[in-house]
Parts: sequence; C-alpha cells; structure tokens
Amino acid sequence: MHTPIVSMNDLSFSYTKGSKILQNISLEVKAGQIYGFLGPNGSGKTTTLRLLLGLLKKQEGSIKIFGKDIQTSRIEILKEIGSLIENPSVYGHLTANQNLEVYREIYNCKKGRLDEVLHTVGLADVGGKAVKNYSLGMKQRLSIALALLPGPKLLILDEPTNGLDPTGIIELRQLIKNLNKEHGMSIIISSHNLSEVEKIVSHVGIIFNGKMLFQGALDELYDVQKAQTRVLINTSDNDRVIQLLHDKDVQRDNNMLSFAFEGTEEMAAINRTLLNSNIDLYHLQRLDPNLEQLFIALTTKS
Ligand SMILES: Nc1ncnc2c1ncn2[C@@H]1O[C@H](COP(=O)(O)OP(=O)(O)OP(=O)(O)O)[C@@H](O)[C@H]1O
Repeated sequence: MHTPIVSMNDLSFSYTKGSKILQNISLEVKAGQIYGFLGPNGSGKTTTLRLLLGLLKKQEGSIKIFGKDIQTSRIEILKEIGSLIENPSVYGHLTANQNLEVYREIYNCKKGRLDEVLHTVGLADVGGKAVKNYSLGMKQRLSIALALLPGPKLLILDEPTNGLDPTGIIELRQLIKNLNKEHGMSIIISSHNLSEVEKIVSHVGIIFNGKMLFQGALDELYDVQKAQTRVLINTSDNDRVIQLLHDKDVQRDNNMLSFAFEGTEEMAAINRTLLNSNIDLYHLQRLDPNLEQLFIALTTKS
C-alpha cells in the first residue's frame, strides 16, 4: 500500500490555555487526490493547515507528510509543498515576472521556470503587466504560480476562491484540475462552500467547531446528503395528500408540504397516486441539503 502524502493523527491545538480550537483531528490525503477540506468560518481550517505546514507548533498528535515527521524533517518536507494560505502575497508595483523573479532567487530555480509557471496558470500573455492592474482572480493565479516555482508534489490552498467572481472561480477550478491531472499534483483545498469545490474534489473532510465530522470519498458524502434530501410539493388538495401519504412524515409549511425523498421510483408512485385521486400538482421540488444542513445532519447522526 502507498504511504499517504499527508497523515495527521489525533491532533489537538489551543491558542490559549483551556480553549481547544482543534480536537483530535485525523486527516489523510493520498497521492493524486484533490482533497476538499470543508467547514464554516472559524471551524479551524486555517489553524489545521498552518499546523500542517509547521507554521504553528504542534501540541498533541502527529503529523506526517510524505511519510516524514513535520517536526523533525520540516525543511525537507517544505521543499516539496506549495502553499497559499490566506491572502495572496504579491507586490502590486512589480510585474508578474518581477514577482516571480524575487521568489525564483529564494527557491534557486532556473530562469525558464518563470515562463513555465506563468503558462501553467494562464498568465503568459500578461507577465509584463504591473500586478496592481490584475483582477483578484489573476492575483490569485499569480500566487499559485509562485507556489509552483519549486515544482511541489503537494499544493495546499486555503480558501482560494474567497472574493472571486464566478468567472474567477471557474478559471481557478480549471487550473486546479489541470495541476492535478497534467502535473500529477496532490492538492488540499479548503473552503466553506461545498458547491464551490465539489466539481473538482475526489475526497472531502468536514470540520466543524474544531472536530472532524466526516472524511471520505465525495460519493460517501452524497449518500449522507441523499438521506437528508426532501421533496417539497403543493397541490390542489394538501389535506388529502397528507391522508394519502399517511405512512410518510409529511410536514406542512404554509401551502407547501414536505417529506423525505426516498428515490425516484417512490416519487413516481406518489405522482400516480395524486393523479388517480384527481389531485393537481402545482409545485414539485427536490431540496438537497446545503453544507450547513449537512453539518447539522452529521452532528446529529447517531
Ligand atoms: N492567532 C489566533 N489566536 C487566537 N485565536 C485564534 C487565532 N487564529 C484563529 N483563532 C481562532 O481559532 C478558531 C479557528 O480559526 P481558523 O482561522 O482556523 O478557522 P477557519 O475555519 O480557517 O475560518 P476562516 O475561514 O474564518 O479563516 C476561531 O475561533 C478563531 O477565532
């Protein structure tokens, strides 16, 4: 079996004594995965990622990256990681090429690498422009180009879609997919919004109030989500519908009725029942839970 790229076990952390920000966090990322690290604001994502990069000192638990301990092999490990934590740190008065040149010297990589990374992030045509004239999406992509300079195996992106417009989000998604597919990079991407990352991630971890609530393949998360899906209907005779669907827990909210969704076959059967009873259907909607509702479902799961 392959050694996981990242393996975090039972990590707990407090900024101040007595108030635990992270509790027994365990997280595993395998080679080639795009791992979505999800949780609402303040749940502990940035703290976890800072610990992962050794930017905060670990207190309890263990962190291994590429099979090595972050505490004893930090420099060696960091050479193979590109990261973007919080705001893009680029100089506005410099061009993209000049920004990259500053970091190229730090990383000690070849000159040709600048064009390569600019090309990878789709900024090859504007490398000579001052960064202050870039859109936020372009700045974000330039920050990723900086992180790519040393040719990392693992890329860690903390809420990279924050503040981006829909086009910027789509471009960033495409870039992340390419880095994973064409450059074989493993990627951890944090977000407070499942819908922003679900098109690209293969695995997810969900953190809430400093605890991991879920970790697994996206499909497993969809199974949890499916169990929380409801159907919303409005008909010409809602009272009658409640009688007809007496074996379901139908809830009424103003003119709307809602009940748990249990598959398309059951939906079709309900529809036939309504038709046979001469009840007109005015509205039918499937309600998939959003991330907040999923959190609630996961926290209350027995
Ligand atoms: N330097 C710090 N000192 C004390 N508390 C902190 C510090 N940094 C973060 N916290 C607290 O730790 C908790 C987790 O914050 P963290 O930034 O890790 O969450 P997050 O999930 O990344 O949220 P966000 O998306 O808002 O950054 C929050 O309650 C936050 O107020």
